[in-house]
Amino acid sequence: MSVRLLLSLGANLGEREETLRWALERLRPSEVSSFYYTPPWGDPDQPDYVNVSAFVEREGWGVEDWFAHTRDLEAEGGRVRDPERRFGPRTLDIDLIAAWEDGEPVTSDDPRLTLPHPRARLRVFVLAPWLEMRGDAELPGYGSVERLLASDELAADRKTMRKGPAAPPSA
Ligand SMILES: Nc1ncnc2c1ncn2[C@@H]1O[C@H](COP(=O)(O)OP(=O)(O)OP(=O)(O)O)[C@@H](O)[C@H]1O
Ligand SMILES: Nc1nc2c(c(=O)[nH]1)N=C(CO)CN2
Repeated sequence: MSVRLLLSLGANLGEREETLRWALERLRPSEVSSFYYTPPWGDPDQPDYVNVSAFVEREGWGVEDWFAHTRDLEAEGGRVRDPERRFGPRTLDIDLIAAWEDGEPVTSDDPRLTLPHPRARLRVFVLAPWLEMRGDAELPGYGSVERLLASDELAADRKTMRKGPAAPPSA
C-alpha cells in the first residue's frame, strides 16, 4: 500500500526559499512546482509568502505517516505559531492538500486531518502550482482545478500572484 499526496509548502519569515528547499530535500518529492510569490491570504498584516507544491509517495506510507512527518519538519524548520492568529506568519507551513490511494481520492472530514484540504479551492497559491504540474488536475469533490483557478472569486488573487523560478529538481 502506498498513498500519493499533494503537499503545499509556504513560508513568509526568515530565509523563505532556503527553508522551502531544505524541506523539499527531506520530503524527497517525485515532482515539484515552481516557486510562487503571493500576498498573505486570510490575515493581511504580515509579509508576502513564497509557496511551492510537491507530489510525494513512499512505499508503505499512509496519510498519517505523512502528516506526522510534515509536522516534524515544520517543528524542525523553526516554526513558531502565534495561537492568537489563525492564519498568522510562519517560517514553514506544510499542508496536505489531497491524497490518492490506487488512483482513488482519499477523503476525510476529521478536523485534525481533513482531505482534501478544506480551503484548497480558495487559494491561488495551491491551485496554480498544482495546475502547472498537472494540466488536467481535479480537486476531489470540486472538479477541474483550471476552472476553480479561473473563477471570478479568485480574480484579484490571480493578479497579485507572481510565478518565480523552478524549485530544485525532484529526487
Ligand atoms: N489537510 C490538512 N493539512 C494540514 N493540517 C490540517 C489538515 N486538515 C486539518 N488540519 C489541521 O489544521 C490545524 C491547523 O493547521 P495549521 O496550523 O497548519 O493551519 P494554518 O496553516 O494556519 O491554516 P490552514 O489549515 O488553513 O492552512 C492543524 O492542527 C491540523 O490538525
Ligand atoms: N499567500 C499565502 N497566504 C497564506 C498562506 C500561504 O501559504 N500563502 N498560509 C497561511 C496559513 O494559514 C495563511 N495565508
